[in-house]
Amino acid sequence: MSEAASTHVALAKSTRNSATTGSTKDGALLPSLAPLLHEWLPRQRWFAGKGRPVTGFRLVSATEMVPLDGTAGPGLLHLLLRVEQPSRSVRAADDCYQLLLGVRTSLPPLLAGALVGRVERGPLAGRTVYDALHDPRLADVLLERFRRPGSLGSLRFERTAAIPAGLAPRVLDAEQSNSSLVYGDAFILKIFRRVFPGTNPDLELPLALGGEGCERVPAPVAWFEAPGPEPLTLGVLQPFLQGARDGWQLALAALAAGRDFLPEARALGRATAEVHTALAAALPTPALRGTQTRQLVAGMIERLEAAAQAVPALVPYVPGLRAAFDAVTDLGIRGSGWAQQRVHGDLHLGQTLRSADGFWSLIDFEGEPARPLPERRMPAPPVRDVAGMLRSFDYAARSHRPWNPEWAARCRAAYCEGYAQASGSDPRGEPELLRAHETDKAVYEVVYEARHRPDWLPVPMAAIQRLAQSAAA
Ligand SMILES: Nc1ncnc2c1ncn2[C@@H]1O[C@H](COP(=O)(O)OP(=O)(O)O)[C@@H](O)[C@H]1O
Ligand SMILES: O=P(O)(O)O[C@H]1O[C@H](CO)[C@@H](O[C@H]2O[C@H](CO)[C@@H](O)[C@H](O)[C@H]2O)[C@H](O)[C@H]1O
Repeated sequence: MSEAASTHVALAKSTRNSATTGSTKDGALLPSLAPLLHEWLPRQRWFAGKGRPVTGFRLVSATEMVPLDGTAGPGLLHLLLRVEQPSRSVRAADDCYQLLLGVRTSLPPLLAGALVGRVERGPLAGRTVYDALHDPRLADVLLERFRRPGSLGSLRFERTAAIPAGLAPRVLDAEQSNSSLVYGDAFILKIFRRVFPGTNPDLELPLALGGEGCERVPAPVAWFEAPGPEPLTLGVLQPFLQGARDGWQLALAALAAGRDFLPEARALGRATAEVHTALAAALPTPALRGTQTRQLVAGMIERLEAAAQAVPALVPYVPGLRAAFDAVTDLGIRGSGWAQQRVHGDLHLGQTLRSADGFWSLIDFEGEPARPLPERRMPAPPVRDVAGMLRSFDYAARSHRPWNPEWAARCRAAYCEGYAQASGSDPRGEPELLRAHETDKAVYEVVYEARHRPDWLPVPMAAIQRLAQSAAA
């Protein structure tokens, strides 16, 4: 999306309120909101730039979804905003975030928790701004937009099916990378917070799977985007699986009750294989041969080296871990290659839902949030997802006392059996590729935990020790 007409607001400690004002209405809006956003944004769970100061904002687009002058009740302002921060890498662009802001004269007590702040000057002076998703009236405005698709300002709304009116909205209370609203226990709307140019795989892949008749993934019924040569996917509405429980909770419950999780692991293997089969039918399946194998391995090595810099505890294991990657390069040169296809990209137990009738679904096809979007949309060997789930059984076993490694080993075997039954191909038949992907995933997890949940770091570190030894052996 072009930023030629964007408004820029620089923030510095002493001059936070002395922002440059633009001549347009939009130009005046951002400087008046900037001091509030500067305080509020870094506190949000979904803000990915924690730990780095926010130094400025650039307005990408502003759309008044409900007039802000109060004539139609609470106003609704949609913003796409680039957030300027000192970067970890010279190549990285500033992140673009999606905000939906409610505007009222005063905030009812029920919305107190959604407060962003009171505007001191500019076109909204004296008004209160808050996170609109928490306001049922404004959440209903969003639903109405999906019911009557089309363009509105910089936004375009699409739908594939009729959507009933008046479904009561509630914000999902989950530890999320994005924000979700549940409507009448019938639909769930995921609002992407950090947005990127290019269709989000969390829309692209469920749509493709729906087209193949695969029922393992709730098919999108509506979505909205900022159109352009590379559209920014902003939100997806899909059926809500009422009463479903996620695989992570179910695995922990089984561990706590001293039960195995084998029928579940087998069923999850089958569900994964069905999704892979449908994705391979719907989207390109380029083979992984010589040069591409070298590129795949080079990516793994690059991530390992970056991870070892970020988390020095990894350093002693680097040579052992590299052996797992080198084994893939050797086979790539000598062998006939491997199959590749679009995959989930961040599959773990928390991305699986079991309905009350025992049917397993997979959700959240965004891929690993830390990777650039073009990389997340690239085909990969399907064992990448298998490796993610194998790691997840290990995580579950390790998070329970006493540690029960056999529980995880049995789950891992049952999952691969289920996968083989449904696909005709046992992931354990490609041990080098599987180990390399498991290693790559464990390295990712080390960085993820060091950054987000340092208490959990011993879990992937234990796997790192095991993988480094077995690859070197
Ligand atoms: N179709 C659905 N039906 C029921 N619950 C869902 C559905 N999709 C997502 N959820 C719930 O919402 C949570 C967050 O969804 P997810 O897509 O993983 O969002 P995020 O990318 O923000 O982590 C999931 O853990 C799950 O509990
Ligand atoms: O669900 P997200 O897309 O936000 O995924 C991220 O967070 C996950 C944790 O919530 C993280 O998963 C890791 O911890 C899980 C247990 O909490 C475990 O089941 C996974 O196997 C493990 O990778 C995921 O890596 C991260 O991308």
